[in-house]
Amino acid sequence: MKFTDSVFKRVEPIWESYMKHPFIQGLGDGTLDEEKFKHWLKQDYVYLIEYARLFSIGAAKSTDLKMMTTYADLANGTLHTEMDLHRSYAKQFNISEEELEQTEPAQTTVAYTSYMLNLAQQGGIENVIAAILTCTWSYSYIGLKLAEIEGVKDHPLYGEWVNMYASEEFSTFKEDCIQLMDTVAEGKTEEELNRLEDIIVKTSYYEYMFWEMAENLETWPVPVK
Ligand SMILES: Cc1ncc(C[n+]2csc(CCO)c2C)c(N)n1
Repeated sequence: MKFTDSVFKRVEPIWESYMKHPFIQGLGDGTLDEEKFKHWLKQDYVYLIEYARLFSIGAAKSTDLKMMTTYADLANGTLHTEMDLHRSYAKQFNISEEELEQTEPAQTTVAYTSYMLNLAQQGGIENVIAAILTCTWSYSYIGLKLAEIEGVKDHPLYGEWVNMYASEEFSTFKEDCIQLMDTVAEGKTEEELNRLEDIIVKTSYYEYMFWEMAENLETWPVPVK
């Protein structure tokens, strides 16, 4: 069995819980509060900046040219395709690009990105791909499941979101990441594979917490000037 197949079995209950989460349910039935969506949008924008950095670390730590090209393409895809979606939504909400970029990261955003960046900086390429995998794969999982709901893609606000994450382009990103993971998992000891699996479980929990952060409009506990 491929490493990612056995990992999927382990994280599936966490990923199923995303589909029951009020934020995702709201995206699916079109009732999601716009303020919650805007909060996700701004937090996700700053999250994606760090994410592009992760792909770039992946490119720097790559062990062959093909691998380096894939990471560089994924960094490019994040900075353009995915962040363009965010910039286009921001425009609809009259949020400027500067405001988007200057978003103060909430505690969950800081915790999640710091966790991934710390792992990526510490180890070899296997740490980088293990940290990245859940994000790309779980959004594709959510997008494809939401796309099964009739009429979802026609929603005036959230249709574009579903279209993007259910698109072929994003399925290709996901497949590339799964392949990168399985390639580096080959020949690793069981202990090492358990350690990598734990990273994928933890990032799956962080993804849940990110939806919670958006749903609850989370910021830091005591406001200061
Ligand atoms: C919290 C959070 N997790 C995952 C993604 C999705 N995502 C991040 S990078 C990438 C691949 C190429 O851009 C994808 C699909 C997101 N936007 N926000």
